[in-house]
Parts: sequence; C-alpha cells; structure tokens
Amino acid sequence: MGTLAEEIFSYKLGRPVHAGETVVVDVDHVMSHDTTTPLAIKAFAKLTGQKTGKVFDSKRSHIVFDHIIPAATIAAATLHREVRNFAKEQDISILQEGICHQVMPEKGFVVPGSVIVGADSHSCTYGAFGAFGTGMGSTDIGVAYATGRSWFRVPETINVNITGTLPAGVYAKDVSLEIVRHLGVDGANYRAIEYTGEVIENFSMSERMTFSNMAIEMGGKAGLIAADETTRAWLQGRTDQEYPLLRAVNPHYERVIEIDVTNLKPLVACPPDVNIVHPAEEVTNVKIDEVFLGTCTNGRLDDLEIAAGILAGRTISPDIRMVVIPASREIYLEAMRLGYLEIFSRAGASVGTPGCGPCIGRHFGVLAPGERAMTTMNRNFTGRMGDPTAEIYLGSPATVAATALTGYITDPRAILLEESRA
Ligand SMILES: CC(C)[C@H](C(=O)O)[C@@H](O)C(=O)O
Ligand code: SF4
Repeated sequence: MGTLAEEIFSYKLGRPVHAGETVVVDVDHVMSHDTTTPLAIKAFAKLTGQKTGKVFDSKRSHIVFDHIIPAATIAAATLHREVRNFAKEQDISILQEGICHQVMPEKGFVVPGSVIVGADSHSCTYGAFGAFGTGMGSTDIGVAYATGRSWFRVPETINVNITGTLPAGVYAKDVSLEIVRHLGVDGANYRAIEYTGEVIENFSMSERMTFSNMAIEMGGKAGLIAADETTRAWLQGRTDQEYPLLRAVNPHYERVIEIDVTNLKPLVACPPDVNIVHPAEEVTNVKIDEVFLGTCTNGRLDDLEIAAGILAGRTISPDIRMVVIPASREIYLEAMRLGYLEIFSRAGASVGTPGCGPCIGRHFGVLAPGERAMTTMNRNFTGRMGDPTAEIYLGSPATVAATALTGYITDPRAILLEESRA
C-alpha cells in the first residue's frame, strides 16, 4: 500500500516499505558512460583491489559510450581506451549505439518494478517504464558495480496529475516545461515525482520518457509512471523477463499538483534556468544561431517525425546552423528508412552519429561567445554548450524546427497553421 515508489521498493524487498525509511536494495542494473566510468573505476578499484576485483554481474553492468563519441579530442580518446580496457577485464560489453537512457530501455534492461542506478543524472528516465531509475555519483556507482547493491532513503512523492486535451502544436515537452515552471528547479528535491492522469495514460512511451527524463530538472530523485499495456507493448520482443505492473495503492502523496493542458501553448525555457518558462509567442524576437534536435529528452522517432513534418520541402534560414542527432542507432535507422534524415539533410541540417552530441558542449556544434541556441535539450545552464556567454533556450521539436526556418524563436503553430491553410 503506498505510492508507486513505495510499491517498487516493497516489491523489491518483499515487505512493506514506507517513505523516509533507509533501505539497501539489490539493484537490477548498473550503468555508467564514457564520461563517468573513469571515476567509477577508481572507486571500484579502491573497494575491490585493482587486480582482483570483479563486478557483481558483468551482464547487469553496462557501460555506454555516448557523451563524446566518436572521441573529439586526444584526452577523450585516451579516456575511452582506459574504459575499454576495464570493460574487457570485466567482460562487460560496451554499448556504442546511442544515448545511455535510450539504449538501456531498447536493450530490454529497463522493466517495470526494477531498480536501476546510473552514473548520470537523467537515469530518472527509466521511471517512464515504472522502474525506479536514479542518477548517482561515480563513487556510488563504483560501489554498486562491486556489490550489486545501493542504499536509498525511500523518497516522499509529489503527484503531478495531468488532464485535458493537448492543443495542436503543443507536445509532451511543452507540458514538461509547464511542470518545471510550477515546481521550480528545486521543487522536488529528493522526492519522487509520480505522473498520473489521462494525458500520461494516452501518451506513447517516447512521450512518457520526456516527462520522466525531466524529473531531475526539479531535483526529483525519480520520475515515475505506472506501467500499463503501452509499456508492455513497447517491451514486447525486447525482454523475456517477467515483471509486475505495479501502481500506487491508497497512496499518501506529500503534494498533488493538477495540470490541465487544454489551454497550454508552446513553451520555451529561457536561460539560465529551466523554470524560466514563457510562451514561445512572447519570445519571438530572440535571434538564434544554432538549433539542435536530439538528446535523451527529445531525440526519438516521434520527435524527428514532428520536426521532419515541418521541415519537409523547406530549407533552414541561411543565418542558422541546424544539428540533428537521433538518440540511438535504432532510431537513426528507422528515421533513415522513413526519409526523415533525408528531409533534414536537404533542409540544410547536419545529421550526427547517435549520442549526446552538443548537449554538453564537448563536440559537434559548440557555441561561440554570445551565440544563442534553440534546442530540445533538458538543460539551459550557462556554458553548457560551449562559451559561457552563449545562451540556450529549450522547447519542443516543433518549436526547434520552426525556429530553424526563421532564424528567430518561432511558435510552431504559426507554421502548422500556414500548412493547414495551404
Ligand atoms: C556528464 C554527465 C555526468 C551529466 C549528467 O549526469 O547529467 C550529463 O549527462 C548531463 O546531462 O549534464
Ligand atoms: S543527451 Fe544530454 S542530458 Fe542526456 S545524457 Fe547526454 S548529455 Fe546528459
């Protein structure tokens, strides 16, 4: 009996567990990536003895190369080599086919009711599958690699209940930004956010992942959505594992937030914080230098489809550069088959290898001093995409595609309306 977070921990431990309790849990999977694994290896080596130590289970330990792939600098290439050597010693296969948070579910590692820890803050994305996924520092992940266990303080839960009908031109990302606007960047510190309501129930797995992904932008420990038939259908063919469809039972939520999306407009988060949210139509005078479509928030097939729909047969503003990076190889290949990549390329975009790309400003589209980017990312922190004086704006794939056409932040409804008249 309890919130979804309490139900998951109760299921894992085989006894009723309540918020506030500190528990030690056998984790189902442990993940780190090219940027965080080197530090995790240090912690792991300290704990286990460099030469003799073995990870708790090499099939449930995952290293993903995604943040700087292919290596952009000698330093990155050297780190990659160090991690490759560790992976070989430990019999861990390195996943090199996209962003960790996309690839982990695609490979069937994320099933409802499981607990997954990752050395990346957006590991909360797994909550979209009714799994308790959470990000931890590399030291904690080193310990999890060694022992297969992690400790948690079972979090209190904020329920975000989303109702109404999404207007045309408004997407899951806009709703996510609206939630951050409500809660603030620390409004869910060490809380689980549990998303419920008809809007969530009708959303695809991809749209649900956008929500769960952004839980950490409010300080959330997890961003949970109860698994259902949509989850089951997505997992079909990806895992043979049995799993429970857990849901909250008579939950006691710390807070309930009701959001009706019926009158929502396309939104933009302005720098330097994700909760500085304005309707796109109110910031249309902002001149943009680069647009970026991708990331673990919005680099999935439906995101590319929305943007391709807007860009088909058009070319981007000559004053702008556009970068498109599908979140995984699976998405890349499907987008290629469906002709989206051709649409982007013909429109004038650079299409990149699946991975994080310019999201953390390490390669493929860094910003010069004073430049501005309009992106589908989850964070607009100062300096994230390159020079510290550059600015980052966040919005939906539609807003990003519409902006690519005009060179200024553009409400996608303007373009969609024009299309429906034509
Ligand atoms: C580099 C990594 C540690 C970081 C994170 O944990 O989130 C990155 O993925 C990000 O999005 O800022
Ligand atoms: S795509 Fe961006 S937010 Fe997601 S894991 Fe990579 S760097 Fe972090």
